[in-house]
Amino acid sequence: MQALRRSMLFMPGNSPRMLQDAAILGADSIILDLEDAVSLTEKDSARILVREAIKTIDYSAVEVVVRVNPLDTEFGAPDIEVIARVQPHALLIPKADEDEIRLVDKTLTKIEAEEGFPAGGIKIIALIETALGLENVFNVIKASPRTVGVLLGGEDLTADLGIERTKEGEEIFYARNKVATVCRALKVDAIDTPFTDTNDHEGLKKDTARGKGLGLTGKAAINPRQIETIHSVFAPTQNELKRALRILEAREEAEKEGQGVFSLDGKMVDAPVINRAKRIVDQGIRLRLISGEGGAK
Ligand SMILES: CC(C)(COP(=O)(O)OP(=O)(O)OC[C@H]1O[C@@H](n2cnc3c(N)ncnc32)[C@H](O)[C@@H]1OP(=O)(O)O)[C@@H](O)C(=O)NCCC(=O)NCCSC(=O)C[C@@](O)(CC(=O)O)C(=O)O
Ligand SMILES: [Mg+2]
Repeated sequence: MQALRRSMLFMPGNSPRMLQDAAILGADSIILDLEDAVSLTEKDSARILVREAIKTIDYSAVEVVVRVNPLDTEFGAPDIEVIARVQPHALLIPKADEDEIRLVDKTLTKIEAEEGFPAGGIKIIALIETALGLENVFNVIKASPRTVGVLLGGEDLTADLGIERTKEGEEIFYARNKVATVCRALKVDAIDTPFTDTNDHEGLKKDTARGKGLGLTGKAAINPRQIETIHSVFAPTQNELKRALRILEAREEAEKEGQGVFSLDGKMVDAPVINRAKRIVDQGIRLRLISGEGGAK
């Protein structure tokens, strides 16, 4: 089954304490960071620490993703060389562009062959955080069949655009829209940028809902206190589930009578409405909010 990525929790790769507890914090994925959260003087030691953590800590409850440094720095290639050999689930590639993703794919293919790992097993998530990367996001994803998702980086993107980042996020409306649409077209996950005020839970809730409303499928977090809020926004509500189940029930009746379109509570129900209801019910089953038989829990 496809990995669930409602929340992806970043943590600095040079923090043994955070790495130790990472599996029990409730995030769907953890991102062990070797890039911006690690200072230049700690890059080499953080790489070793992350390698040892993956080798020795039981992370079986979560997806383990490592954010490596960009390949145009002296740290990028050694990061991939060392980390891929302990088989993380995925690498997160910062400031991703098409050529870089192709090169990462090639390097992973070589390492997997040398280590006897399944070919294509280590996935790629592209961090889209430059104007060029955003405009080219379709080709960035297509550059490797390993790419399972895109993470939008709002801080770096707005810096690249020379504009201010605000809590309301109007300035990244286009970026969220574009990432959500392209990811949906190519059937990969679209992960929203982190909300950086760790004490503003209302703000986080609104920001997460804004992304979800545009079609993003998950959100990055920077603090464990953000995870529950993110999950609550991405879970369908009881009302949404009840309505979706009623639509599917009514559809069965309508089908018996040969009706492709029908009315429920005064609202038209046709194929796209039924498909949306199916998606909500599937999600409810996956999150164990309803049973496989469709009954509300
Ligand atoms: C923000 C803060 C300093 C707050 O510290 P505080 O001390 O106030 O946190 P508290 O809540 O008090 O901690 C309570 C307990 O939870 C533990 N705990 C905290 N955070 C934890 C965590 N993340 N993972 C596991 N454990 C954690 C902590 O150790 C403590 O444990 P204990 O002492 O045992 O009770 C801290 O969270 C933190 O460092 N976050 C990660 C920051 C980071 O990785 N940034 C880089 C990635 S983003 C990025 O790069 C985006 C982008 O790419 C995109 C773009 O472009 O937009 C870019 O470029 O920007
Ligand atoms: Mg960044």
